[in-house]
Amino acid sequence: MMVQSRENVAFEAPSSKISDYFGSEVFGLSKMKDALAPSVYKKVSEAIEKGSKIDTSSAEEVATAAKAWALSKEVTHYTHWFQPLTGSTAEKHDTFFDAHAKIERFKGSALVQQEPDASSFPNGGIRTTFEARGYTAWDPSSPMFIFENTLCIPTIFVSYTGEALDYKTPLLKSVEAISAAATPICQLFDRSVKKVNPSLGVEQEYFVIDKALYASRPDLVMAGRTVFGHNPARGQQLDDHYFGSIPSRVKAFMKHFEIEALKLGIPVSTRHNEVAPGQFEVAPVFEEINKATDHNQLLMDLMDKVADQHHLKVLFHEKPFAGLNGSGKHNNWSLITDTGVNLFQPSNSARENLQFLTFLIATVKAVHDHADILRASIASAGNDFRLGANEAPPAIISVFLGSTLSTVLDELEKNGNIKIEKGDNMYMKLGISKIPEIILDNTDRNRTSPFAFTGNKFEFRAVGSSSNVAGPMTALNVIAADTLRLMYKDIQAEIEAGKEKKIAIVNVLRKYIKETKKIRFEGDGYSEEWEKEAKKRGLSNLKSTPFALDVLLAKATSEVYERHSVMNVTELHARHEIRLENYIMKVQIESRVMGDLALNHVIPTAIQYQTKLIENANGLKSLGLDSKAAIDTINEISKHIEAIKENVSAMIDARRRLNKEEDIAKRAKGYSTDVKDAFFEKIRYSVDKLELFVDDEFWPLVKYREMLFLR
Ligand SMILES: NC(=O)CC[C@H](N)C(=O)O
Repeated sequence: MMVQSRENVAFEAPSSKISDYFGSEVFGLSKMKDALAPSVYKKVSEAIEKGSKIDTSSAEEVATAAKAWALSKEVTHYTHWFQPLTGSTAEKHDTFFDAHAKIERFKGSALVQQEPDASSFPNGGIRTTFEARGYTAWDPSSPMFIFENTLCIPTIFVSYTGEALDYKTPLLKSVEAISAAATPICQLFDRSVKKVNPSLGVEQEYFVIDKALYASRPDLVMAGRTVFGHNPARGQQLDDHYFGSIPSRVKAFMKHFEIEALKLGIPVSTRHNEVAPGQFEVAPVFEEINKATDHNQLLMDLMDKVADQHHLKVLFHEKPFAGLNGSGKHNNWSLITDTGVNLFQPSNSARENLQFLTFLIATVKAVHDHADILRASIASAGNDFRLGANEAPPAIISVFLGSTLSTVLDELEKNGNIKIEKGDNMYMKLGISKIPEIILDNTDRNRTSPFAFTGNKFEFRAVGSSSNVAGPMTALNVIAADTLRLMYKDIQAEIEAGKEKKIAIVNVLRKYIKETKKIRFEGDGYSEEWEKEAKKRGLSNLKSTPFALDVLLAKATSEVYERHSVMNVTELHARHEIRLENYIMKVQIESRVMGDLALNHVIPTAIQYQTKLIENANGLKSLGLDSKAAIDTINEISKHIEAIKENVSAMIDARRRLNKEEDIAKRAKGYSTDVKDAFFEKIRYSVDKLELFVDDEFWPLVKYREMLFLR
């Protein structure tokens, strides 16, 4: 086959040493330092660090310097680069060239603010037609970069009345919120802490298939996943792909996009095969959460473009192939003080370990108290297919701590009553001094958990591979902030009641450990027993997006977001609506693709083949031979054709009925239960059966085995 004989595409690294070109396409602090007057640089770098505003004249200087740098690299255009609620990034390019003055220009005002014609971005009813303007505003905390010959300026995107229309605005606010809530607690241990920054490293999973094969599957093109396709004889049963040797075309592609990523300052560091054939992973080292988020969005875009040069297509969908492992984005999240302490890093100092436990237990409590907010943050039509299927975390939110830490928590709970006398070593008595210094090696990994402690950070594994991580990370930051604030109050109350500080902290930790037990789970998250057990514990198991999103409308939810000025009710409701709309659209598209493929491709092919069989049966009969086998197959085929016709027609009726439903939440739920649940599996079952009956030469769709095994 032509596809199998494709040559690797040649490309060259700028140097064999990454340090020679890392960040070469980024206008970061070091380039600013070279280009700006020292006084201006000082102002700008301070503003970046503090997240404060940059004054007009400094912005002017930065714009001039950025322009000079960009022109020196043969760049002609600039764009505000932002993350609207479509899920991808948006840009509108303007030239530096001023046709009247006949010179290249870049004003500070153009750097700082723009008004893209925003009326076609999703806004969930926030922007009415008479006030359809939105504007983008420079976010200096994420550096400018050159991508495809354009100077890209990371910005936020807000409505004229100030509501967020993007992913970044709430994320930045949540970063402020968690710092504000975590700092006072840090100060109980170390007065010099002034700020706490969340950090993030995103492991990105994806599939790669040949571009031509991709183009031949209308379902992949339209819906991002295959709606039909029988499992290949060899799937992932052999476990031979995971960490195996990377197919050479894919390796060439990986090396290529990694070079481009490194030039953009994206610190990619790991590549390997994933569980399913055709599935892979790329992971960078951690960065500040804001940068890591931008970098992940940029990386996806970049991968898509580089893949094209290699005649490949990257699939970021959470479940492109039924019956095989899905793809996630594992979000490694941590909190780091401005004094350089990772708050999730156990140490050999007992005092620091108390601080470590304080933040660890606060996170457990945050997940316990707000599991539904976290669940909602990862809900999408694509992720619904992945969660709980073929080695992906279930839709039930729980926390995995590992046996070492579980024992520590159990002991702390148990020993808490021990009387601590003056002169006692409290840490010893409570068993805290025993936390092994390097817990990293002691933490058993649990791939089945949606939210796992992994030695010095938490890994939020339930996030879907195509999602913008800003959504889940905002949710995580805000629920953690809320719990930390509550925790500080609880500790203060103990102190006011006369308890010594350390004892006050321990008392609160013990209370939280007791309260949050049901969210902790160390077992197999894939198992049926866990579903049953979770139900007994009263944990939610929301399998479908429109149901999982209900919590965004709850008063308790908006109170959390408002308490920390991350989003107001209007913004939350808008997001609820946008995500429901998106869900409906996705299921509708899939349902249509399914109907079209089944009626226009599959059934005609099946009939064509069946006609051959009929000829064959007649031939056999005329020779006086046994035609039973042929007739049986003819009957089987008829049965499946009938079933497909019936189900497709009933599915179309269900869509028609639901499209009249005015209440968007009801419509979305209907699409989930009455369209997706009611028909997708049934139709697929018959089509996949037909795939087995019909002569391979006739079958209209490229098969799984042809797509998944690249050389
Ligand atoms: N090896 C793994 O970690 C598999 C994870 C799985 N791909 C997921 O969906 O999250």
